[in-house]
Amino acid sequence: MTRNASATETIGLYGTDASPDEQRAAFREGRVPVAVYGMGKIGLPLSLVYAETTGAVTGVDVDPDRVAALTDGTNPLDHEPGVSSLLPELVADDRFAATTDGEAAAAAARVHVIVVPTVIDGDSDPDLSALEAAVETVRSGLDPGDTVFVESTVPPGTCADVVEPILTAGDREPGEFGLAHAPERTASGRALRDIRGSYPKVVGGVDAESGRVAALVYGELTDNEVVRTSDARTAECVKLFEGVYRDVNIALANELATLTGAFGVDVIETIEAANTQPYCDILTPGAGVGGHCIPYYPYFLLDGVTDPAPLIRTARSVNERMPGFVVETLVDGLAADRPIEGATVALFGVAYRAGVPETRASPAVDIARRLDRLGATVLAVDPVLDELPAMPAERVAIDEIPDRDVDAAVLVTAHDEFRRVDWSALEREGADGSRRGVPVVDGRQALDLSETAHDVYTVGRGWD
Ligand SMILES: NC(=O)C1=CN([C@@H]2O[C@H](COP(=O)(O)OP(=O)(O)OC[C@H]3O[C@@H](n4cnc5c(N)ncnc54)[C@H](O)[C@@H]3O)[C@@H](O)[C@H]2O)C=CC1
Ligand SMILES: CC(=O)N[C@@H]1[C@@H](OP(=O)(O)OP(=O)(O)OC[C@H]2O[C@@H](n3ccc(=O)[nH]c3=O)[C@H](O)[C@@H]2O)O[C@H](C(=O)O)[C@@H](O)[C@@H]1O
Repeated sequence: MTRNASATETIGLYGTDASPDEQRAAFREGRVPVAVYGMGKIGLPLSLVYAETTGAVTGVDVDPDRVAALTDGTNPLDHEPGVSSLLPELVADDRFAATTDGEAAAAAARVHVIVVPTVIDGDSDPDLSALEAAVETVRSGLDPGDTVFVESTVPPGTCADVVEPILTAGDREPGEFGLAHAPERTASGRALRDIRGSYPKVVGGVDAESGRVAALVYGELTDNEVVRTSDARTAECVKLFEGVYRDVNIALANELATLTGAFGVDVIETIEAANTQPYCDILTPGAGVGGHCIPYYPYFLLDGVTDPAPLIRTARSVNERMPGFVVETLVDGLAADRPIEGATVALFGVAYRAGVPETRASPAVDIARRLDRLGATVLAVDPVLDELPAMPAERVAIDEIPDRDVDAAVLVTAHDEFRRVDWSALEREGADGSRRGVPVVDGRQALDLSETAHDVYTVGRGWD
């Protein structure tokens, strides 16, 4: 138990007689110990912000290696700014501790925050098994007056219809404890800054008292305002609307990009100019929409919805088609020279987003599989990943690429490290001694190969 939590008697905030000021003081003084379940890309930074505020946080994870690193004060999230310096300070000050013993942490905590992965299965149905497991752990130590915050993104109705029934399957009754959705709106790479208050925090309780406690607690954590929705279901939909807005908007950009030739314009230049009108905000086309957030949320939102919802479903299929579009473009670019079968293709970037070591739903994996099915050999380069996910590709370091005989290349993720790729080394010598390039598809408008002999197709710009 952290120093603040063990110092004094603890109090629960749900249904308390204490005044709001007394509750805030108790929270800040560590008399409302907090357990955060899930020490991942979002749970760890969130727990550190809780620990800065309360000094009484236990981080729970099922991964013993992760917990050992955290106990040591070592940041397992290399790419999250600020965590490497804040974590050891908070561990040394005994304001934050990590454990695999979720039941002990649940027994000691009065506020329980769940930030475990919520994904989709092979049929695109929500898979809430990690959430359900974490809720069972919370149930083992849930006392009257405790409050549970679900920060994981979830389908509408999850707090009331999935989480509450698990929490009340033991000794507790509804109304004895608080339960609210507090969706996490930050993203990897700017988590600490965003959690401390880049934009308002949305909270919604399964009952009015839960919403009140959520607003009070998050009011202490954020420098920004707290938007309290009328119930948990609304807060669940807020987060999903944000994600679906992004998916639909990117789908529009992607569709416009695939029509570059038909329009006869540079679609990127056109979008940038269109966006100078304040009511136009078209996002950026690319090789695909990855990660375990945006591609999953349309399926969460439409889970159980029998209405057609054609826009949301079409947007998803437009975005899911982009890896196929990239591969077809590459095959066309190669056609004058050689067939794709037997060709060697360098694939730059496997992570779904620059600088983030996450590969779930990454378009790079789909692109590699399509190339493999066409008989190509794929050389995958990704400096931010410790290992490749399951995909038909040979892993190659950036500096090894010039030594490989590459017939074509595709950039899926614009990692900063790719600035040091020596593209001229991928040129070949023609029969007449001239330098000849290879086709390169730039899926992120990140390359300037104008000084090389390569033929470059930029998504949204076409062949150059
Ligand atoms: N990564 C992002 O940019 C954002 C993620 N979210 C949401 O936050 C949630 C978590 O996402 P990430 O932090 O990215 O996931 P992550 O995959 O980085 O980390 C999840 C952690 O939870 C642990 N875990 C799994 N089951 C557990 C259990 N039963 N008890 C305790 N720990 C357990 C895992 O070992 C892992 O360390 C998801 O619902 C996601 O949709 C929301 C906003 C942004
Ligand atoms: C506006 C914003 O930055 N949204 C965040 C988003 O985080 P995420 O890490 O998924 O990043 P993202 O920028 O939406 O990118 C998702 C995918 O979409 C692609 N992408 C993104 C923007 C764009 O204009 N075009 C595009 O093709 C990216 O390359 C990536 O493959 O999703 C998170 C989530 O909803 O969980 C959310 O909390 C974050 O705020």
